[in-house]
Amino acid sequence: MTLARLSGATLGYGAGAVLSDLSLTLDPGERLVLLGRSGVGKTTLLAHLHDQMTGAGQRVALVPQDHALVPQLSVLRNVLMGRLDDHGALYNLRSFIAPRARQRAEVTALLADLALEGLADRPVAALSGGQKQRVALARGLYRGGTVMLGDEPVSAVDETQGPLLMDLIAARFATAVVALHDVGLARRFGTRLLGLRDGRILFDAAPGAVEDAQMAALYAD
Ligand SMILES: Nc1ncnc2c1ncn2[C@@H]1O[C@H](COP(=O)(O)OP(=O)(O)OP(=O)(O)O)[C@@H](O)[C@H]1O
Repeated sequence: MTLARLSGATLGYGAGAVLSDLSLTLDPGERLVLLGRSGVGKTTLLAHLHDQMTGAGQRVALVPQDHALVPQLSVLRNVLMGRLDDHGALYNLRSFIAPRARQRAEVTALLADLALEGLADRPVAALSGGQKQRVALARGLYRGGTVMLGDEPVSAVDETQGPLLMDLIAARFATAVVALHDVGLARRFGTRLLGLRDGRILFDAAPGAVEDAQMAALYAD
């Protein structure tokens, strides 16, 4: 069963096209990495895939580029937001006032996986950039689902942590679509690399089939 399909699609804002004549499918088990220069349309494509899959009833875990965290609230409460839409307003209100022991235990285990142990009760505003990014990732992992959509989900962490976090995503989600700027990480994580340039697909192939020259052409001036 195909999870998402675009067939000659044009994506953009208002009258302006960002990506044109876009055709691709996403199948279960694929780890698709979106590559291309800043502003080429990676976020635009992720947003479209998100709308298409959630519209079809798929459960999608989204890790947006700007993290979309609530700075005044604790790490624990931000992570719990990953499952807000699983419950009614009263349940959520109670969780926010006094998180349940089971919720705290689940989130504490997740935070340990992300090297965030001991930070559950700290306001997000008092975290470093890399810590905030890992909280956004924790919220996505806590949500779970058929597919993870990540917009530069490890851009603010160091180069040792980045691959470990991508391994965690691969272990928890059968399918993922992730925008990355680190080509080495993309080759390591992806089962398929989608290179976007000048509003179109430059390549869409397994990492082993994408030559260094093609990769260089993706970013060349
Ligand atoms: N809400 C919006 N309204 C109008 N134009 C937008 C909007 N969001 C993005 N754009 C434009 O669409 C183009 C693609 O943006 P997008 O964020 O998808 O690129 P990106 O590849 O994700 O970039 P980056 O790597 O810098 O995150 C850019 O020219 C951007 O200015």
